[in-house]
Amino acid sequence: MSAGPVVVLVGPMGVGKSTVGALVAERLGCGYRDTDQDIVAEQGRTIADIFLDEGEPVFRAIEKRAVHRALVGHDGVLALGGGAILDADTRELLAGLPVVYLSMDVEEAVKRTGLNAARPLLAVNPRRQWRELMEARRHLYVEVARAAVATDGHTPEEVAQAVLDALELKQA
Ligand SMILES: Nc1ncnc2c1ncn2[C@@H]1O[C@H](COP(=O)(O)OP(=O)(O)O)[C@@H](O)[C@H]1O
Ligand SMILES: O=C(O)C1=C[C@@H](OP(=O)(O)O)[C@@H](O)[C@H](O)C1
Ligand SMILES: [Mg+2]
Repeated sequence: MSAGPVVVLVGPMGVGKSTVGALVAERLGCGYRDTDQDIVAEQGRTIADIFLDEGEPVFRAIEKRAVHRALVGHDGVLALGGGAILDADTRELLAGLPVVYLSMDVEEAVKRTGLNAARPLLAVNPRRQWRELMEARRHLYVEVARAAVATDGHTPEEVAQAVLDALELKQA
């Protein structure tokens, strides 16, 4: 049991949660954890394989358990998968935590994720898929987050600094 993560990053696929999360942890001198990595380690297969073998609802159930474990057991920086906030219980657990929403526009999203088969939800027509996902999710990211950081045109290092500034955290 811990006091909870010092930073939780949410936002759409490819926005840089995993990249920026590791940088923020380095700057704070604390641990970094990524729920997608926890799932891959626990399941011994890739996220894409879980989607293919068992479908999205099974993935979401596995993800929910992984997120809840990390929220109570990790006190460093935590990056969530882009769809974790779809679950109402998860959103409730995030209330009051230092959650930052990383955002970007659709063109930046396609640049960062375009041809990447590791994200099964964007495998076909990524631009349209991404727009639809954002229509369904944007308000949920805003709802759970204490602050939002736009990442378009910014390096991961700049985004990491903006996350620290948004939460008024000091570099170690
Ligand atoms: N600020 C940024 N500018 C440009 N590319 C970035 C930025 N942040 C991340 N990337 C790149 O975008 C891709 C997705 O990043 P990742 O951290 O895996 O995103 P997420 O965990 O949100 O899906 C990676 O190739 C990463 O190197
Ligand atoms: O947005 C989503 O529904 C997903 C985001 C992915 O994580 P990233 O946001 O780290 O790419 C991964 O959990 C899975 O492919 C589903
Ligand atoms: Mg990630």
